[in-house]
Amino acid sequence: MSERISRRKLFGMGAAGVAVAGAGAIAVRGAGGEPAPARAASTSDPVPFYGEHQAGIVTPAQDRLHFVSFDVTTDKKAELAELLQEWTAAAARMTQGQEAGAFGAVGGEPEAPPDDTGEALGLPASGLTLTVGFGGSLFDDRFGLASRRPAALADLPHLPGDALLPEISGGDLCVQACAHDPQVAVHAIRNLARIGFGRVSVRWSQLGFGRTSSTSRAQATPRNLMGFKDGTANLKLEDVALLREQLWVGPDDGSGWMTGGSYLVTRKIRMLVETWDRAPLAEQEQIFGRDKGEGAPLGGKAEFDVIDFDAKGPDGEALIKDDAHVRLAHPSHNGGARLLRRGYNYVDGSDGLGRLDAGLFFIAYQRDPHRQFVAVQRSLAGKDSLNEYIKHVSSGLFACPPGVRDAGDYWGRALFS
Ligand SMILES: C=CC1=C(C)c2cc3[nH]c(cc4nc(cc5[nH]c(cc1n2)c(C)c5CCC(=O)O)C(CCC(=O)O)=C4C)c(C)c3C=C
Ligand SMILES: [Fe+2]
Repeated sequence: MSERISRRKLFGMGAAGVAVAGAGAIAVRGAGGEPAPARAASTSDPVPFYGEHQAGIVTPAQDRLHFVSFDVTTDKKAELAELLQEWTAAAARMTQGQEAGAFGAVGGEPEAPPDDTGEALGLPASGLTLTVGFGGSLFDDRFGLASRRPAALADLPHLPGDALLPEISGGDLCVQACAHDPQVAVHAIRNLARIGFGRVSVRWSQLGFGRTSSTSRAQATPRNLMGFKDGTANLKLEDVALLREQLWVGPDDGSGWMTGGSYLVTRKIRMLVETWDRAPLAEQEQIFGRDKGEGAPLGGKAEFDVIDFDAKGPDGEALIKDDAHVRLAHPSHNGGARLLRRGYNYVDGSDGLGRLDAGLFFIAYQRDPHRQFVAVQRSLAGKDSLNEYIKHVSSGLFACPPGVRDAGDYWGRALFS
């Protein structure tokens, strides 16, 4: 075989195996001596792939998303487990800025299809994370997994206002690809789909630009397409004790194979942006209960001021109304439930009626979606004044297993072995 250039060689990393923590990646320690998730040092650096938890959950939210849901088309459990092993190996490489396979886009036999599609040649790792989840439908009778379905993965109930489209909801498996470069995220998903040919087929996918949450205090809070800062009161990677309580599945939670994992809820929420853009500023601020400039709670001054739900205006009326989004979504209203949100803005063109097909691809991780997401969404669904301007069109619930420990491990090993 002739000597060809590979993405790995372009980066001068040599022919040795996958670099676990790429050059420039830093690992930080959290409070209480517990190792906190490692972070990429810059937007082009790699995020470590191996660890106790999957990367892409508390990892500081990258700017771009390609999310995909797959249906499994094989009915052989061994083939499914094999696919997860192949995906893990490819993910370990791609997240470190390497090509999906050892030969790469141009280093293999001319007669064979390349084991990398090539569009990321010359691009750095760009903070790529790949996070895998298993949908409830994977636990039907095809693979003998029914008895291993966690109670927390019970289907989400129908909620008032849902206008869900089945063809862009659910799925057996999902992969969330986040990166600072959209081409790197798309390349990763495309290669996983290519590797899965004959065993999985894409059910639906979603591109996102512009994160709508911060998952670290080191990040500035971004804005959603309604123009408001979004992610201020999010769970953050520095909240180590809260993460243990609210995010990570514990050993006593009922499904041992999920220990160290987390449950992912996705909702594609269309915004009626043309209607929103005609709403007065004061009304927009009342809807969220925060001001549009600073993101401060109404009655406060700065973004991170504690919300005072009793604050009154000069007329003696509550500044944060009973139907304000932050009042209804607040943990004090929902039995203490919190979420780690890491959603993205999306625009899927326009809808043929001159309206933007735009909104929020909401992503939230949690320890128990029924106690957390469902509780919050039930509060919002009936009363939130934001509902006049949004429509939930797609929904997904996935069990994201713990992290891959080392090169001998793979996504979901504890479930399949
Ligand atoms: C079921 C969970 C939630 C859905 C669905 C949801 C939709 C949604 N949210 C915004 C914009 C904002 N949300 C904000 C705060 C906030 N939202 C949720 C949950 C859901 N939001 C929570 C738990 C919180 C935090 C509440 C708190 O503890 O104070 C904010 C304020 C800034 C912030 O804290 O992030 C904004 C803005 C949109 C546009 C939307 C659907 C399209
Ligand atoms: Fe919200």
